[in-house]
Amino acid sequence: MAFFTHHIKRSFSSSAVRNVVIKNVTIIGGGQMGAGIAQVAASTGHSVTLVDMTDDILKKAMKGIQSSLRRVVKKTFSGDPESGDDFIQKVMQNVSTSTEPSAAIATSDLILEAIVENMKIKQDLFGFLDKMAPEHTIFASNTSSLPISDIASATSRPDRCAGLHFFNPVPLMKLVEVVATTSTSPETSESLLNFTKALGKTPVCCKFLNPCLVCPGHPWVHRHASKEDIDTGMKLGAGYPMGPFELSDYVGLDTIKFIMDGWSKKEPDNPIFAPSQLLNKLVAEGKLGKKTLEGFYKYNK
Ligand SMILES: CC(=O)CC(=O)SCCNC(=O)CCNC(=O)[C@H](O)C(C)(C)COP(=O)(O)OP(=O)(O)OC[C@H]1O[C@@H](n2cnc3c(N)ncnc32)[C@H](O)[C@@H]1OP(=O)(O)O
Ligand SMILES: NC(=O)C1=CN([C@@H]2O[C@H](COP(=O)(O)OP(=O)(O)OC[C@H]3O[C@@H](n4cnc5c(N)ncnc54)[C@H](O)[C@@H]3O)[C@@H](O)[C@H]2O)C=CC1
Repeated sequence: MAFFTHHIKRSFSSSAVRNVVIKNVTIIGGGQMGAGIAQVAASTGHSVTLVDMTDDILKKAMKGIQSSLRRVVKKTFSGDPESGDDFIQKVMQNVSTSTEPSAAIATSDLILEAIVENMKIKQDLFGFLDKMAPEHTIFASNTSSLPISDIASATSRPDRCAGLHFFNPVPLMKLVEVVATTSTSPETSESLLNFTKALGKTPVCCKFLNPCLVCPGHPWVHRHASKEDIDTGMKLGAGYPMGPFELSDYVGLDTIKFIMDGWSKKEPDNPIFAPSQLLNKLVAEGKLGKKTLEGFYKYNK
């Protein structure tokens, strides 16, 4: 990506920084999570720059934000469609996009990454951004499963790094996990808690991310029932809004595989994290769930 080669060198001390009121936000990664977070931040009056590798990806992200906003205003402005349209227009004006984010980074209070679930790529990104961002800028990761302290170790500002874990779909899910490491300063945690509340979300503080998904592609799961019956059972019998197969397709099977592989590496003897041949096969075939219109299930456009 172009901006990786475009270093602006600055040297900053890593002295403690006081509370940051987060107004300007750069979100790296305009996939389903990055676009959702951008939408919510822009809807609550923040100035957002959404960054990804190509203009085409960013165009798709903006289209997704607009159609999600339409679904939101149908409820919040029901009976007053004109005000709904005004709201959408204002929100869209709060979001700009870029494949070359140096300028946005230079004025960011918060940089939040929502890129691929891969430690090396996230570390490279944070190491790169660390050289460009102002001293007060907080770095946050939306990682589902990777240790924040390892990602933060690529920077000179571990006190200003934390996890900010949103749930999918971001516009609807109320919960955000604010993940502090042993190096995260109380000021950073507080700034992120305040930011999360300003988004209209409910934050919970945690030291580690909660493993929230167990792969449903396991042979032992299939031995007991079909995927359709398991999904129906979990919805009607356990009150889940989606069954585990539907939810995995919704999250993205590539992301689920990244998470599972990470846990399996950490706990190789734990049978829950043993590799799933079915999951691996689907990912190898490019069947990544809803986003590719096929995963455990098939979807219409
Ligand atoms: C992997 C990780 O690290 C962490 C994670 O995120 S794990 C995943 C966590 N997420 C979940 O568990 C989601 C579970 N699923 C659900 O809550 C629900 O199925 C769902 C909200 C996604 C969809 O609800 P549904 O009733 O099945 O479908 P649907 O009728 O399409 O949507 C319900 C409403 O939400 C709205 N909606 C759905 N997605 C939306 C979006 N992206 N933006 C705006 N509105 C949306 C719809 O417009 C619809 O509104 P109305 O009630 O006015 O019609
Ligand atoms: N999908 C989900 O339900 C959830 C995912 N997450 C986490 O959020 C992160 C993103 O997940 P998704 O949005 O689902 O992924 P996604 O695949 O939809 O989007 C990722 C985006 O990042 C871009 N990208 C990759 N490397 C990049 C780089 N170096 N610089 C700029 N952009 C880059 C890709 O082009 C893509 O558009 C992952 O860490 C994932 O674990 C967290 C909560 C829920």
